[in-house]
Amino acid sequence: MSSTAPLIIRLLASSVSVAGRAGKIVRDVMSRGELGIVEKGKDDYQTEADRSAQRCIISSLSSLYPKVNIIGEEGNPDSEGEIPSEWLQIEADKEVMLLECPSSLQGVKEEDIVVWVDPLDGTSEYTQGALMLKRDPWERWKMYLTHPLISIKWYLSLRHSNYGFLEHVTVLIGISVNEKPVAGVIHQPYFKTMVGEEKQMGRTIWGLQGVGVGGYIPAPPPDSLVITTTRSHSNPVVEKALQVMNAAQVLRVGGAGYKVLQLLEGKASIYVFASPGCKKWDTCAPEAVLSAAGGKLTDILGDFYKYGASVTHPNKTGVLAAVNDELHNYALSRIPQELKDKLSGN
Ligand SMILES: Nc1ncnc2c1ncn2[C@@H]1O[C@H](COP(=O)(O)O)[C@@H](OP(=O)(O)O)[C@H]1O
Ligand SMILES: [Mg+2]
Ligand SMILES: [Mg+2]
Ligand SMILES: [Mg+2]
Repeated sequence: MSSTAPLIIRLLASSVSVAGRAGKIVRDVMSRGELGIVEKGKDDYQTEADRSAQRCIISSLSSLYPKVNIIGEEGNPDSEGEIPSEWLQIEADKEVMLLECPSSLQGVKEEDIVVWVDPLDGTSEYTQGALMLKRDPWERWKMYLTHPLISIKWYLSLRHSNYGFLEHVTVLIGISVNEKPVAGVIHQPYFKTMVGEEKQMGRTIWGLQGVGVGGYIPAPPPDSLVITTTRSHSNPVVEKALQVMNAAQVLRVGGAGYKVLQLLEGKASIYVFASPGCKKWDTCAPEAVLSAAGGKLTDILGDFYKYGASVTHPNKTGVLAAVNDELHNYALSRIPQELKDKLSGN
């Protein structure tokens, strides 16, 4: 790796590369079929893929950037000993290494940076996708019996040929400097592309403040108002905030990363989630990528979150994101004061 490139460029290039490696771990755990689901709290689960992908990301980045503060969703993996050597990713992405660093980020030091890692965003969709991949009905039933996330009603309506939910899964690495997300990576391990005759799995989207975005084809927002929101963490307040938007369509999908991808690719124009459920690792990378593409991500009061090392993890006042300022202003103006007061605890 060229040591002459500015730190932010090197760190983003390493993050692009390690996110791809983590995505392979996510697919490998799924292929082995032993998800090792652990319940962390209500509607809050962790699998072997979340744990292993986080260890890969944090060990790799901290070996290269020892003074950068790295905070991951799944706690501190150092306590779990050495990682397999093939998980250590020290190569940086060659194309990102060629980017020109904006002057405002040239002097950034390791001590100024906090990296927020969500090793697997959309864990609900990942585990439900696992069930769909089981083609043998007896195997599927056995997995269902040990599966804490799925109701019998949902199970009976299952179309096991549907691969869909796995596309919602992303690996998120957000880079913040002086509390602000300035660069981010959204890797999608189950995105399929054909390279000639060959199927290729996974793609990596990146964004850098003052430079732009890469890894996907940007598209303008849909003509009518399409909102994207949670499919697995709704409640009456979340629904109220959707009703007031007067949308032509509401898409219910998993993961903060995937919802922001829908904004970037012109499938939706606003992301609304009036709930304290998302955490800093869910929004740091998506906010960085979206803002580098000209969009905006705030809480439902219209205030930006801060991403310094000492902030509390929950995004208590929800998420409101849009492809541009105009749509963000529109969404903000529709949220009733009563709902804003409810989330901010007034
Ligand atoms: N009520 C809640 N409890 C726990 N986590 C929640 C939550 N609401 C949202 N989240 C987290 O926010 C992310 C996006 O949620 P959603 O898919 O519902 O939009 C998910 O990240 P993870 O899958 O990384 O845990 C999810 O766990
Ligand atoms: Mg989680
Ligand atoms: Mg998440
Ligand atoms: Mg996660």
